[in-house]
Amino acid sequence: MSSDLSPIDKAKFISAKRAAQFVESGMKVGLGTGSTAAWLVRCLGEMVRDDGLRIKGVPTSTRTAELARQVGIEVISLDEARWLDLTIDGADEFDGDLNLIKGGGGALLQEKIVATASDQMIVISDASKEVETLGAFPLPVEVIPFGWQTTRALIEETLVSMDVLGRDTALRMNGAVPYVTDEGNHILDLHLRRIGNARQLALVLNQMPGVVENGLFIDICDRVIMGFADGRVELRDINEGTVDTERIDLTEGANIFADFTD
Ligand SMILES: O=C(CO)[C@H](O)[C@H](O)COP(=O)(O)O
Repeated sequence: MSSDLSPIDKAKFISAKRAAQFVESGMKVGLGTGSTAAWLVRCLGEMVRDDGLRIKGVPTSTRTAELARQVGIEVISLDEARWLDLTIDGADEFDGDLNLIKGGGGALLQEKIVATASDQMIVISDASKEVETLGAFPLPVEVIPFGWQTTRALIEETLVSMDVLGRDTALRMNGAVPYVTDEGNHILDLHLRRIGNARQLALVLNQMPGVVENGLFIDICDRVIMGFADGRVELRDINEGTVDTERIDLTEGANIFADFTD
């Protein structure tokens, strides 16, 4: 069954499967958004159904909430949870310090709020997300619809004095209309190519009145679990300074693959 999956989906599944082993009964778990996080939700759903895992999940988007309910995970709001044991989410890029670009799926605001409210954040990914310097992936910035063009002009002006290579910005579209986030905002994608000082850029962007949040996750991620299509998985822990390699049996996903229609 697993041979029907693309190598990239296998790699995503492997990382999600290994990350799910960090989840224990009684935990409140932040559930990320995107195709890799969806594998995690399916893996956790299977553990709830087959192994008696008892968790409360806080989803980071309406999409994830829907999937979590579908697979049998109890869903609660962040306000009900207040504080989480662990958040597991995907990323668009991560660097050697485990700083991230997130928001390719448009859920960066809830993702950052949930990850920040967690004892630990684990990022799950395939190898394509690893970079030396952040910025090849366009940086998503969530902005208030009111005056978004003015906010965009302000951002473009500010980028001139920042340590970045590119300066193009684009309003994210959903067909012919601007993309609207779960919080009713728009997203500007900043094509920066190389972000020299991600920490400073994150602070500067968030000082602008029309900016709600940016997709730079600095010092938030504790561990990256990177999957490979052949079953290898690499675990990097920034606090311990360790890198471990393991192997996951792909046949363990047979039930999940059978249900996979995405
Ligand atoms: O930040 C995100 C959503 O806002 C996603 O985690 C990110 O875009 C990665 O997605 P995928 O796992 O589909 O590659």
